[in-house]
Amino acid sequence: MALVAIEPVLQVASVVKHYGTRRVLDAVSFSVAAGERVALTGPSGSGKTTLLNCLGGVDRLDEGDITLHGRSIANLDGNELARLRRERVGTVFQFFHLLPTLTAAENVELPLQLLGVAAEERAARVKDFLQRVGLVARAEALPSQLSGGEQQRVAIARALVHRPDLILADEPTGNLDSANGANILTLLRELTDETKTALVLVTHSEEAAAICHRRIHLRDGRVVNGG
Ligand SMILES: Nc1ncnc2c1ncn2[C@@H]1O[C@H](COP(=O)(O)OP(=O)(O)OP(=O)(O)O)[C@@H](O)[C@H]1O
Repeated sequence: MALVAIEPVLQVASVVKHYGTRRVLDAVSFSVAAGERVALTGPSGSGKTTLLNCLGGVDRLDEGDITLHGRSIANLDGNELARLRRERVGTVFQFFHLLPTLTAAENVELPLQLLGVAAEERAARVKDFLQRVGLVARAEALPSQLSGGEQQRVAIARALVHRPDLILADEPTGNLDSANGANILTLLRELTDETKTALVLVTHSEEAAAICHRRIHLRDGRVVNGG
C-alpha cells in the first residue's frame, strides 16, 4: 500500500524564547496533525502559556520556527502574522474574552467580519455555529446576560466560525463549575472531530487532558515527553 505523506497542520521546530536572560522555551519541537487534539501540560512556570502565545503569533520567537499549514511564521511581518492568525487560528481562553458590548451573535460574527466575508454568508455561518453550540435562542443576549458556560459556548463558536486549522485553548474550563466544564469539553471534542480542527489545549486539569489524543509535557521550557 502506498504511503501518503500528510503535512501536519502545525509544526514546531526547535523553538527558543527568552525573557531577559531566562530561557523560557528551550528547543521545543513537536507537530500536530489535522483534527488532532494535544494537551499541553506541565507545572506552573514551565512555559505553557508562552508556547501558546508563540503558536498564536502573539509572541515572537528568538530561535527556531513554527509552520502553520505549511507557512513558516518566523519571517512574517506583523501584518502578515496578524492575517495568518485571523485566518488560520481560533482561540478560547479561561475568561472567555467576549466583547461586552456585542451580542452573542455579533461576537461570533466578528472573525468573519475581520476576514471580509460577505454579509449573507456571515449570517448563515453565525446561525450554523450558534446552533452547533446550542445557543440560537440566546443569539441577541449580551455576554453579561449569559452564564459562564454559555459565554464559553459563544467563545467556542467564535473560535470555529471561520474554519481555522487550529484552535488554541488556555484552561477553557478553568472558570467553570465541573458540570459546565464537562459540557464544554464534550463540545470541544465533538466540534473539533466534526470540523477536523486541530486543538492545542493548555491545562492543569485531568478531565481536560482526557479529551486529547496526546499529551506534551513541559518542564523548565523543555518537552519531557510526548513531543
Ligand atoms: N512577559 C514576561 N516577562 C518576563 N517573564 C515572563 C513573562 N511571561 C512569562 N514569564 C516567565 O516565563 C516563565 C514561563 O511562564 P508561562 O506563563 O509560560 O508558564 P506556564 O507554564 O503557563 O505557567 P502557569 O501554569 O502558571 O500559567 C515563568 O517563569 C514566567 O514568570
